Amino acid sequence: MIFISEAEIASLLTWEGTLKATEAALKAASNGTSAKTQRLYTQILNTPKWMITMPGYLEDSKYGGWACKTLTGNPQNVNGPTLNANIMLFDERSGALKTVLSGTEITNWRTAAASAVATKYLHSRVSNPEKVLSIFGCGEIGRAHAHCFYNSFEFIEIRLWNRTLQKAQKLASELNEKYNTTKFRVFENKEACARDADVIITATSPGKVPLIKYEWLKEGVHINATGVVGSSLSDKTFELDREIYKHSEVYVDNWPGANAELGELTGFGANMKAEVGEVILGKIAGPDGKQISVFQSLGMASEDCAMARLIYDLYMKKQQKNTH
Ligand SMILES: NC(=O)C1=CN([C@@H]2O[C@H](COP(=O)(O)OP(=O)(O)OC[C@H]3O[C@@H](n4cnc5c(N)ncnc54)[C@H](O)[C@@H]3O)[C@@H](O)[C@H]2O)C=CC1
Ligand SMILES: O=C([O-])C1=[NH+]CCC1
Repeated sequence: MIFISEAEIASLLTWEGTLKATEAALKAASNGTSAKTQRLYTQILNTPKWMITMPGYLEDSKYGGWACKTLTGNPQNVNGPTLNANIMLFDERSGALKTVLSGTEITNWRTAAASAVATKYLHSRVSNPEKVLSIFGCGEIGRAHAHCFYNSFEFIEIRLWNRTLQKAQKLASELNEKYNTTKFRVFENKEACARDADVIITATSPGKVPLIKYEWLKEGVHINATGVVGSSLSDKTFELDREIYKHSEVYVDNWPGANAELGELTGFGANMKAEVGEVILGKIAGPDGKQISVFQSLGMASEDCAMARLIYDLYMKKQQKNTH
């Protein structure tokens, strides 16, 4: 049995590969070539700590795989990441465990890639270079989005907001330095950060008070809302206020997951429009550019299957090269 560590994975991950694998998983959710599994939440009693078990199967010659991810979350973890993930990849013929992959960076990258794919298909005018991107939440998922969107689109400005200002400042310096740019700008005020933005990403642990208000938003804005687990699983909260859901088209990554985990949104009067894959496949027309669109990202096991297969193949290729 092989173990592929975070360090090894970091050397194999590319945005191009991640975007292709994630798009394949989003498409598969809507054309019947991935298993319609539901994930299981387990909470450590009387704490905000939880574990999610995500079994999945994806049929695809390049990105197909049979895998199960476990992901533990501890919003109070001060000495390490909030999320810790591991992915078990199984042999499709025998059912034997083939590989265990560290899954934290894979989760960060594929979550950002899912938002980028959704943005590409739901916000068609994003190729116009005069666009502003605003990212709320500068933790691991926010950071991955900043890298992914910088490398995938041409924004004139990328705004960063975080509850603790210093974290946003640190990330902005890191990104401006890495890419030798001044595009990354820190905003202290949420409203100023959201106003006039063409694309918004929210990547926080949703609190009791929604982060973003409807009246701050520009016509036709596209929002990728990724923070899905509330402070308590029985008391789910969202990053966007109810008025946003009432006045937008909401897209999801998969209906079985949305039906199980996003029932509250229907209660808010949300127009739950389609899976992103249905738009990719041309089954459903995307937003008309005037409506607000929200990609309410849950994350899918099939995305992890696609990523596990991608990384496993790259790892094996590298090993073979090293032994010759
Ligand atoms: N949709 C998906 O596929 C996935 C979603 N997630 C979700 O993404 C979110 C972010 O995860 P990470 O970046 O790993 O966490 P993190 O702990 O590294 O970062 C979260 C950031 O949000 C800020 N924050 C936390 N609570 C807040 C609140 N109530 N209001 C405003 N800001 C707040 C913190 O200052 C922190 O910088 C979580 O909700 C997580 O469950 C994670 C993985 C996949
Ligand atoms: O898909 C995923 O890995 C997650 N979704 C919410 C927390 C983690």
